[in-house]
Amino acid sequence: MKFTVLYGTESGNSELIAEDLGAKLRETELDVEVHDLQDVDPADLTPERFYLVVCSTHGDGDLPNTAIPFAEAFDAALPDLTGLHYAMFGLGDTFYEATYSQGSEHIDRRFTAQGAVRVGEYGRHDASSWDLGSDLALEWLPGVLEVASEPAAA
Ligand SMILES: Cc1cc2nc3c(=O)[nH]c(=O)nc-3n(C[C@H](O)[C@H](O)[C@H](O)COP(=O)(O)O)c2cc1C
Repeated sequence: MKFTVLYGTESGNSELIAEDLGAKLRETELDVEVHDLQDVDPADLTPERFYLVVCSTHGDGDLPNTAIPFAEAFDAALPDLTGLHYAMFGLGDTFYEATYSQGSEHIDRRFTAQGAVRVGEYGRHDASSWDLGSDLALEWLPGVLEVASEPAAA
């Protein structure tokens, strides 16, 4: 399987987590890419790859800076994502009670609306917790890989 880890960030936490996920995947997988969402053309998304999306929340439940150009390009292109499978890991802070971790959900809604299928648990990291984001993401990864390798998601 080919993997792409995508991240949307404002202060770098999602990037660190994405790089750690990429490094873990490279221990067993040959084709692993890690990209900032701002460098990704939505038209290039392909069902041939499995995507892991790591995205934080900023403003008032909004997308972080680097995910905004991607979302705008996505809305303009509305790519057909039929057959594409992905997993989602959202970052937020329960201090922002009403908008907790909603940034990633803006990407999630767009992917599912275009026919992509999310697999595995929806991962989340709360900046108000004592947990390290990468620890949680690396605990979350095996469950995702298990579902991703099932024939329906392959
Ligand atoms: C100005 C600001 C606004 C934020 N707004 C929200 C929010 O509305 N909801 C939320 O769950 N987290 C919010 N957060 C928390 C971030 O999502 C959290 O700190 C995350 O780890 C940042 O990840 P990043 O470095 O990848 O951007 C906000 C953080 C900042 C600094």
